[in-house]
Amino acid sequence: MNETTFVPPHKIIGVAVIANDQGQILIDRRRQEGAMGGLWEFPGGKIETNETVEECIQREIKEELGIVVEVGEHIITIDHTYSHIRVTLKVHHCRLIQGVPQPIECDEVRWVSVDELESFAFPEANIQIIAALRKWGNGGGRVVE
Ligand SMILES: Nc1nc2c([nH]c(=O)n2[C@H]2C[C@H](O)[C@@H](COP(=O)(O)OP(=O)(O)OP(=O)(O)O)O2)c(=O)[nH]1
Ligand SMILES: [Mg+2]
Repeated sequence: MNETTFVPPHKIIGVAVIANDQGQILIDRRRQEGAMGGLWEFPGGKIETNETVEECIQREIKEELGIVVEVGEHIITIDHTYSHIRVTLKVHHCRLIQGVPQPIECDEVRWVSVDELESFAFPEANIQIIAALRKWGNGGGRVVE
């Protein structure tokens, strides 16, 4: 019998950690249908051809939530292989510039503190993002160690 090895497609994802003036972070719940349905995530999506990560994040955030953000400092890049897809998550700190987040392409949006993140179900790759955020403090900036 012929066995074939499945190599999952590799996608680069722009991911936004959007903070508000209270130091809370915006998370959204992925639609029930589709990959990783019902899990919470930081908003973002796949980088298109000839797009910078900053452009990708701004576009995705406008499409998914209807808000304008300023893309700031790079927080962390995570490489993770799921059964169906390999992702490189390029995570940036962002600031809300304009608008109120709407669940346009997701089921729900919420502002939460960094401490509250642990009570939500995220995809596996997010464990490392959340650990990095704890070092940053509650969205307010880098903690001096
Ligand atoms: N946006 C986002 N994606 C994440 C996170 N953690 C994580 O493993 N992922 C994975 C899930 C998906 O496989 C991939 C993001 O792709 P996506 O399906 O949301 O892409 P997209 O917004 O461009 O949506 P689509 O047009 O392809 O439907 O990255 C996260 O915190 N935020
Ligand atoms: Mg998305």
